[in-house]
Parts: sequence; C-alpha cells; structure tokens
Amino acid sequence: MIELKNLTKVYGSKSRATTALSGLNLTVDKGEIFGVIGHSGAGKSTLIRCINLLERPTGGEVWVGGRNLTSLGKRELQLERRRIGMIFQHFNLLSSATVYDNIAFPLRLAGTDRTKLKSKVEELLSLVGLEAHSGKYPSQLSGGQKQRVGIARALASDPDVLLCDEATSALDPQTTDSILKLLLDINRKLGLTILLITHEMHVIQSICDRVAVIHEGGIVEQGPVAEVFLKPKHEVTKEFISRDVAGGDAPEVRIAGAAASSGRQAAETAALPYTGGAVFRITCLGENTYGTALSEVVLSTGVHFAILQGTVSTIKEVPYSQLTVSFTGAKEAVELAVAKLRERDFDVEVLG
Ligand SMILES: Nc1ncnc2c1ncn2[C@@H]1O[C@H](COP(=O)(O)OP(=O)(O)OP(=O)(O)O)[C@@H](O)[C@H]1O
Repeated sequence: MIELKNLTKVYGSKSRATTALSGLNLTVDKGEIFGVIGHSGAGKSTLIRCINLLERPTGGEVWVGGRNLTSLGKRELQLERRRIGMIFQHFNLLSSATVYDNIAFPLRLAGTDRTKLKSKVEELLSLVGLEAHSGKYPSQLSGGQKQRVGIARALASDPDVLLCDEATSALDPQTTDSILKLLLDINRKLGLTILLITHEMHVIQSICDRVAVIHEGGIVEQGPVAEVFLKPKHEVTKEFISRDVAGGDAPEVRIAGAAASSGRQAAETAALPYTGGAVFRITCLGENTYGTALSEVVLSTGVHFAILQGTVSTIKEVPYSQLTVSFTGAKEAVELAVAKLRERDFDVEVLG
C-alpha cells in the first residue's frame, strides 16, 4: 500500500544542510498497522510528512496505492491526497468551528452535497463516539475528544491510508489507550492501512502489526512487533524496550557476579542477584503464557529455579511472558529442563 524507495530529505543547503532522511526504504502492506519508532531528531516527522508530500523529498520515490506520488502534477496530487488522511499530535482543529463543522470541512472543500454531507458527518460522529458533542467548540473538549474529532475529520474523505503523527503524545495514559483502541477498531472495521510514528514503545506494543526503528534518518531494524520486541537486535531498539519494561533507563537484564564472555553478556552482568545457578531468559508468546508448562518441566527434571526478573504482558492483545530465571541442579538436569522447554515452544536464551 505504501512503498518508500530510497527516500532522502535534506533541509537547507551547503554548510547548513541537515540530512533528515538518508536513502530510506520501507513497505507498508494493505490493512496493517505499521509503527515507526525513533528518538527525537531521528527523522520521524519528516518521514510521515514526505508520504503525503507535505514535505517534498529531496530524492527517492513515494508510492501509495500503486501510484508514484513524487511524479504527479499539482492537480493529480491533490486528488491522491484525499486517499491519505492524517492526524496530528496537537489535533490541528479549527478553533472557531464546531465539532460538526470541523468534520464537515474536508467534505465542503470537496463540494459534497448537503444531504450526503450531513449523513457522512453523522456516521463519523457515531464512529468516534462524539454524537453528543457535535455543537461544541474545540475549547470545550478534552484532549481525547479533540483527537476523536481529528480522526473523524481525517476519515471524511474515505481514505485508504491514515497517517498518525505522534497522535497520542499529548494525551494522558488512559486517554492514549482509548484513542489507540479507536484506531484499532477503525483499522478492523474499515480495513484502513495505518502508519504511525511515535517515540513510545507502548503505542507500538498495543496496536501495531509491524514496527520499524528509525535512527539518524534510516531504518535500523524492522519486523513483526513480537519478533522485534522480544528479540531486539539494534542498540536503539533495546533501549526503547528496556525503558518501557523498566519504566526508566535501567538496562534490561543484569546479573551480579556471574562470569561473562560475550559483549552482550558483559553488559548484562551487573545488577541481578547472583544465585550460583545458570541464568536463562525464557520467552513465551501466546496462550502458553498462562499455562503450567514451566512448572511441569521444572518438577519433572528436579531442577530448582528462582525468578530474577520478569514481565507478563500483551503484544497487540496476544499474551507473552519473558522471565529471567536461575536454574540450580545437576548439569544434565538443567540441560534436560532447557531441552523440554524448547520442545514446548518456549524460547530459551542462555545469559550466564
Ligand atoms: N524545517 C527544517 N529545517 C531544517 N532542519 C529540519 C527541519 N525539520 C527537521 N529538521 C531536522 O531534521 C532532522 C529530523 O527531524 P524530524 O523532525 O523529522 O525528527 P523527529 O524524529 O520527528 O523528531 P521529534 O520527535 O523531536 O519531532 C533533525 O535533525 C531536525 O533538526
């Protein structure tokens, strides 16, 4: 649905030039929710604004729905843009217009007749749950309600694609969750392709199918959310995840006193209690998360275990657990426990 080929954006020129995007490639499939995460200055806003050509790329191509937008003239581009809705961090509503008129705005611009306009606005008000607020002005609405208006307005032209520019960054956690749920509902009901940019892993984890990590104007890692989230490879990805899990800057896993050989293990050998046992990271995705497989394996092999760190949560409504455990017992028994866990679809990583 969206294909970015070798996308480049340089702001300014000569000694004042800033390269915001450097030959970026990305494909978003029809009907999926795709998240791009990155730190401040990584190029997220530039990327999303280049997709509807609010920002002209310096080089490369932007394909949406099979058309190369970068090759279109003004009039054709205007028409294609109707197939791309956009919502913004600060909502960008018309302050002097009511909720109804904000939603009706793009329909009036497109010359929609009165009867059709009224029924479309009413349908959108109901979709975003604002039927009771249609006569209010933006100043009379909460942040979450304002974003609902933004979403309804973006959907007025029946777009195929919705671009979300940090759409929940100005909202509190509870309101964020209700807006994310609305986006997920819309994606499922309308089959809308959604591309969002964010600096919050929670947003990605809640609703995205796939994620790309942007750093210094390029994609450094991408894949299905569960894969990237549970097995991050790039340092920037690991940092986002450890912040999200630990709620701060703490590294993901640290083991006090254990001998370390590899770089990754060395970085992880500092803060968890030393139990004398072998340390593993055990990951489980799906219904098995709440099952008894782990205790069955442990009981059947006679090893003892201590949980050093753990998370049980969900990735887009699918449960997962990731536990750092220390196994103590005879070497053969520990090896057997690990083999049995792997047989039962647990991912077991040796940490030390
Ligand atoms: N209009 C502009 N003129 C010059 N440089 C710009 C302009 N817009 C962005 N940049 C630069 O391009 C780079 C990428 O900026 P961009 O806003 O795309 O990053 P971002 O990931 O969205 O950051 P944030 O999360 O802080 O919004 C940064 O170095 C920024 O300073």
